[in-house]
Amino acid sequence: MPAHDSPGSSLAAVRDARPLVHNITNHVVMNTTANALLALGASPVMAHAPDEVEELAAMAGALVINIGTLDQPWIAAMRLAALAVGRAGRPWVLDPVGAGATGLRTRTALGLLALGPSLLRGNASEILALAGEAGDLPRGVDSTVGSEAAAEAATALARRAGCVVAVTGAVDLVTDGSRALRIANGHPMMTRVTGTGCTASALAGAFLAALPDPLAAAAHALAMLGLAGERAAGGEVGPGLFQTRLLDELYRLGPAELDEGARIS
Ligand SMILES: Nc1ncnc2c1ncn2[C@@H]1O[C@H](COP(=O)(O)OP(=O)(O)O)[C@@H](O)[C@H]1O
Ligand SMILES: Cc1ncsc1CCOP(=O)(O)O
Ligand SMILES: [Mg+2]
Repeated sequence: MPAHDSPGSSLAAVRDARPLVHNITNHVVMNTTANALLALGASPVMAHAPDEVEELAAMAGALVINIGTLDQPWIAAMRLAALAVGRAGRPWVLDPVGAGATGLRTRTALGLLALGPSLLRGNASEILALAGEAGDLPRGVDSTVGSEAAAEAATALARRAGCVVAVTGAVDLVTDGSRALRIANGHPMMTRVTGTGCTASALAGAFLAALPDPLAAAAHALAMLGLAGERAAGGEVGPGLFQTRLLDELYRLGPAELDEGARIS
């Protein structure tokens, strides 16, 4: 795979590859996530039956595991899928929804993290909880602190887990433990509809499937979603319309506009 050093060229690579992205995700966002991947130009499949996840994980360009609505059969399926995608040498993303809020979520996320995802993407409270920091626990699935509060924890966790860690918020932070990128795209309206974090993780899966560098892939996916959010929130818009317009902007945004609008430092 060639290197893609601009977000626009990464977006073009994703659309060229139209990667199959296997999602084991939560009941709340399944439809939203599938539509976001389709709007971007990727091909989603949602599947969590333990009997089929290994087959799917082995054929997909990337796997996204999201622990938003957990129970024991799903946890078993998540572990099987993570191991299968690892054997196939493909990238996978872990979204630790609500880690820190309950013991089940924290234990499950830490167990999956030990299986070696390419990217861990969460909000600041989730990343702090997984790094073992006390305090600032999530309110359910929402962060109680800004992303900068988890910057040191993210770096330490990236080193310890050997993966890229992305902390989202008003400014997103992406680190592999030595390099760090900040993405200043986005809009507060993104916190007023459910599933934007889950969408961030799923889009990152599509970018990881098409690109060789997980740090750049994650940063470019987050710039894409953030810029789409800014454009979707333009004018008088409430959460209902925003959700629909976000899909339209993920579809409309082209490589040149992404290069122009991305604020990555
Ligand atoms: N206050 C904000 N201003 C602008 N963008 C935001 C803000 N909060 C979150 N975002 C964006 O919303 C998306 C989801 O992030 P976040 O809300 O942190 O995830 P989660 O839904 O998992 O808690 C990311 O693209 C992030 O950049
Ligand atoms: C509200 C909720 N409850 C369990 S999963 C979920 C969706 C969380 O989505 P996001 O992390 O993208 O806000
Ligand atoms: Mg989330």
